[in-house]
Amino acid sequence: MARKKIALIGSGMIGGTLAHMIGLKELGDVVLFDIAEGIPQGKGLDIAESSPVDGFDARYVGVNDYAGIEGADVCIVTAGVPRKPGMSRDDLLGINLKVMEQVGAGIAKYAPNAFVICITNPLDAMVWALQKFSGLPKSHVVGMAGVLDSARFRYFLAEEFNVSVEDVSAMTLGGHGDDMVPMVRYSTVAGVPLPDLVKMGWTSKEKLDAIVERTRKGGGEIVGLLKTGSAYYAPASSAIAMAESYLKDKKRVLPCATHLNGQYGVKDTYVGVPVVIGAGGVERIIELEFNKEEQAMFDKSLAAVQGLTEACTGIAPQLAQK
Ligand SMILES: NC(=O)c1ccc[n+]([C@@H]2O[C@H](COP(=O)([O-])OP(=O)(O)OC[C@H]3O[C@@H](n4cnc5c(N)ncnc54)[C@H](O)[C@@H]3O)[C@@H](O)[C@H]2O)c1
Ligand SMILES: O=C(O)C[C@H](O)C(=O)O
Repeated sequence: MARKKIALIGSGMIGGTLAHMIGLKELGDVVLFDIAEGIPQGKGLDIAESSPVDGFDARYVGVNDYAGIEGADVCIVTAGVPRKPGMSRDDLLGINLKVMEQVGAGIAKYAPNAFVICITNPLDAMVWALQKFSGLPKSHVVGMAGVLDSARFRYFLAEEFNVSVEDVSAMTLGGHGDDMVPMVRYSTVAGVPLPDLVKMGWTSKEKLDAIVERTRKGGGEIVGLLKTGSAYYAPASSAIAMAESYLKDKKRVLPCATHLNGQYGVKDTYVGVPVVIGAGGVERIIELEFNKEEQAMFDKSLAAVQGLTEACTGIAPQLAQK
């Protein structure tokens, strides 16, 4: 069977990490694309030169022309700019929206059958715009955020309980902003929900609230430490989990920014909910029943996302027609 072709649109910190992980996991051949000349070529060659040491077979090509992504099976989009300390993700909207227009046109022309994973921030608005600019089916354009936010939640919980991260399952829904919705009721250690663990004395309500807050601000915590940009190892791992589920038809259930049109009572908006990802792209959207408090948090997060998509339409009025 021929290897799959994976195009990385943006070859910065996340793009380079993705390229390395794809080789190590032998998921396919890699095309690195960027507007910066030499970066995708240099990163591609550097990683290819590591392949004899690590023992993986994958072809690496670096390009500055969208023609290079022709026929890609998967496109992972990180093109644009990250935030720096003092900025919110929303401050990136104007600049990254223009980038999404170019990326959407490039994917539409050269990789219209691809499964597209957008990572660029502000995530929910950017994936919404990218789907419209590209015209690709909504089942084949998703945003990565929930897997990352849930991974942070899982990591903090595993630390608190002093148990393996593997036995902690957690879910974070809504938009990828500080109003995201970590779902305490649906998060468990070996199947035991967090509220039960509080009753069992494993932790206190106050400590759990602090973990939820830390999860919500997890991106900003890393930005504050790095100072030059934002997280890239965990974001790359998270996008790889989504790409792998598509490429191997694993049908994993993952929280992803997905196009909702009726589900959760939401119209034409991308926001994080649990979905099944398989060979058909987003194959099923899981509609959870929220309690009153969860519904209020989801509505708040949704309103923030919809404010951003409205801002996109203000900048690019053609988005309203698509
Ligand atoms: N969704 C998430 O959970 C999540 C997590 C981390 C980062 N992010 C976002 O991902 C994006 C990338 O982060 P990064 O750390 O890799 O940034 P980076 O600056 O290291 O890389 C971005 C790359 O995009 C390239 N680029 C800029 N404009 C372009 C264009 N018009 N066409 C093609 N390439 C272009 C740049 O040359 C650069 O190499 C940022 O917007 C960041 O906020 C999102
Ligand atoms: O916080 C950021 O700006 C990057 C990303 O969205 C993250 O959550 O790490």
